Amino acid sequence: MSIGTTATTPEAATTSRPDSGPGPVPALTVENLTVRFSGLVALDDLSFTVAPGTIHALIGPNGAGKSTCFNVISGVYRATAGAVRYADKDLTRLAPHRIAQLGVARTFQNIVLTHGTVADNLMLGRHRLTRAGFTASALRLPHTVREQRRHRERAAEIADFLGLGPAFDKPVGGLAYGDRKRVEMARALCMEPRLLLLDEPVAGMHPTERSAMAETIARVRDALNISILIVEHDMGLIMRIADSVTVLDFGRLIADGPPERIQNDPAVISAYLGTPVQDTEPEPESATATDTSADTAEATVPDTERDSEETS
Ligand SMILES: Nc1ncnc2c1ncn2[C@@H]1O[C@H](COP(=O)(O)OP(=O)(O)OP(=O)(O)O)[C@@H](O)[C@H]1O
Repeated sequence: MSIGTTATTPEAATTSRPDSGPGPVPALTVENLTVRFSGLVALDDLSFTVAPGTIHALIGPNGAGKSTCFNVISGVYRATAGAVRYADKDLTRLAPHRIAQLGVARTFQNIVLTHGTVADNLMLGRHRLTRAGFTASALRLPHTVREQRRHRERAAEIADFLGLGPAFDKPVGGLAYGDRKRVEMARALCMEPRLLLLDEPVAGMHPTERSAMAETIARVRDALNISILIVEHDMGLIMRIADSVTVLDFGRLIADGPPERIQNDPAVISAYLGTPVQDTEPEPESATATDTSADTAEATVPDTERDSEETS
């Protein structure tokens, strides 16, 4: 099915993206970004650009600075120097909620949703698009009821697109691990982003789930024509779906370009990959839907542990 770039009805379209504005998807430009934590330089004069409508991967060994970069882009960390330009704004000067209003949504590395139904979690993503105030909602005035219904319809549409339709009214706690990660992505998509930041979206999934998620991420880019910046250790997946790759080591950029070039770059092989990347498209295998053991797909570079209910 298609989820298009606007909400289901003309009325709903007027409630989408209040600040992020119409028109083309903006580029995201990271300019000479430096982040220091006391004596430690987590990002060192980093520059790269996420072109509109592309999947751009940010990769590198543990501690290279990938999450720090995400945290600066989403306003969680302050930059020591440099800028992040998006939609004519310097994001390093904005609070997280203002960045979200510009159409930037993110998922978190170690989050595993456990509370509420899928619908409840997706409606949280619709929150910033809701116009009705607390009193009108409490009184269930007709226009707020209509607005809630529209948001629920849109959330259901996004759930369907991510293969979560049958689970829409089910508790997330009862879903397989891979589906819970999908709910987290669906929640971010419910914000109607124009830039989606995915922090290790397949960490802890088994090969079949990884493959399905890779396909979903590519479909999201193609159906919504949004930009996606992804941090992921599964190199097979990155090489399959990324349009462009930026490689960090000790906070510094060591390579930037299309995946074919990156996987043969001697500096990247030496710092991170070790050996040229194999495609990890899995053979049909017998893992069950609830098998959540961190797999050892060949080209998966050592990963962080999966935690529950935490963000990094
Ligand atoms: N809030 C913080 N305070 C102090 N040091 C930090 C903080 N956040 C990150 N760091 C340090 O900055 C460096 C980069 O960490 P970061 O988490 O960005 O790396 P990463 O590439 O995302 O690693 P991983 O792949 O393990 O998630 C590390 O040395 C880390 O210990």
